[in-house]
Amino acid sequence: KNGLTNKKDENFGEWYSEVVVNSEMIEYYDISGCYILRPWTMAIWEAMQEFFDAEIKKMKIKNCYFPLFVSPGVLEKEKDHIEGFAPEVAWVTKSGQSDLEVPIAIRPTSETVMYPYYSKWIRGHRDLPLRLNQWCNVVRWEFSNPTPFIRSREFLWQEGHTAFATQEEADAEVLDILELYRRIYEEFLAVPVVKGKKSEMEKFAGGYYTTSVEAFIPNTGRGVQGATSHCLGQNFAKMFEITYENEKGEKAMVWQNSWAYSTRTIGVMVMTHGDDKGLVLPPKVAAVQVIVVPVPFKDADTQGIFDACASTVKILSEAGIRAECDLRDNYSPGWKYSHWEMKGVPLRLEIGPKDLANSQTRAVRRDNSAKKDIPMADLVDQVKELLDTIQQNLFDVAKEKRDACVKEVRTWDEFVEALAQKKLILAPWCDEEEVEKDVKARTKGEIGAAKTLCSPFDQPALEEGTLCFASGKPAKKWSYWGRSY
Ligand SMILES: O=C(C[C@H]1NCCC[C@H]1O)Cn1cnc2c(c1=O)CCCC2
Ligand SMILES: [Mg+2]
Repeated sequence: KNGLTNKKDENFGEWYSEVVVNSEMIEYYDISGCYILRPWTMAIWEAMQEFFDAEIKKMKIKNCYFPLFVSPGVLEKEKDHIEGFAPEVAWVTKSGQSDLEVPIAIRPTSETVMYPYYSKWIRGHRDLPLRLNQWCNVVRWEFSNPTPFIRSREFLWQEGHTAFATQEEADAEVLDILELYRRIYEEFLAVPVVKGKKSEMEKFAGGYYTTSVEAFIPNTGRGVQGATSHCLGQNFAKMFEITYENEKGEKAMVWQNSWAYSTRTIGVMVMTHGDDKGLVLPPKVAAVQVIVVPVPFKDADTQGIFDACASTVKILSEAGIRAECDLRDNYSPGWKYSHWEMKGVPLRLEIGPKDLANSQTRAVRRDNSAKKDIPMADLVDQVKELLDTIQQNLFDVAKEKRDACVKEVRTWDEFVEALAQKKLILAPWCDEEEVEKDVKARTKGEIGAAKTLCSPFDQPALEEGTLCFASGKPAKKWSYWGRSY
């Protein structure tokens, strides 16, 4: 397997496509915008799912599964959220040779699938809170350039749909889930994100407010919405008549949330940590954390070396470390090094005659190529420590790179310059939608317009008299702006 033909800092798009294929995460499919998720990807998805599923179960949220198909009546029920998206909805119109009486939509999201049944199930206050989640796929027939993991016509996600008696409970859960999304990115994928609130224009139109974790890709200078946690208010309760009899015997509408993260998370991780040798996996989500490679030398005790590799894997596996050895005799050590580097395995252990004689192994880190001889006597502790160090270092390096892209601006000229420099722009804004639309119009172009990414919960000080960078009106809040995926 030769190296990549594209360099990350030269042609990022081609580099990314090569990495996801050469690392055996993705196989391209004969339908545009659809991708095969190979085991190397599914292991990452499952590692995140194991964490998130356990956390929502602690919150007494239950998993369910609703049908893939949506009858047209309900889909169109939610006017203002569907009209903008209608072109993205895929429809089943035939079975075999015959046309269906009524075409059936494939779920692009499940609010309209689930909420008629929420209305049926929620009668009295004892039925609340109702908190369900489903792990499933959704289909959105998007037309802008498809990108593995980041923008595909079918993707995997979890979608949580909860109903409460009070706004306070809903507000609290929105933030609880958002914190889980921050942990998914920062603790598992080692990707720094910003927590914030979406603008009125960028929020989910059917909702009340939207919070999100926002990532940023320095190479392209684009923000990417990492995951979203919406408060839907009582909008859907009104539409779907999701009411209950409260303690005073009155009919009251429920307060709802919906929240999701998807396989897009994986694409963000690849873009953040990958390098010119290929994928770089954070140990927490790596299918294989340690690869042990034998380095036989002529006929010097080859069997002993192979046995040492196998026993090293056994010892590490018994300690809960995901270790494999590559004993294939038809590939050279050098070939194996670049193969497993391409696949992003965080740590390699080499065992040659000298290592065998000194009962040690040569450890090589994937993140910074640092080498270190580890005595076999201390194998498990030192490998665990190395994996933790790699996990932390990947996050620290990514955070430093992201922070270096942040540019605080106060005037339009500074904004335009920062945008051209692919910065993540932090600017004081009057919070008026017309101004947001105007910024989009004034920055429209081949590579897309600038938009608000989020207004960070962690607001810098807004000195008295600070003016909006775009309108000159009194600024109300700081917001992150930039181009996005
Ligand atoms: O899906 C959501 C809101 C919400 N859905 C459930 C999980 C959380 C959150 O994503 C917004 N949305 C995005 N995209 C589309 C739709 C849509 O409602 C509906 C039609 C097709 C495309
Ligand atoms: Mg969309």
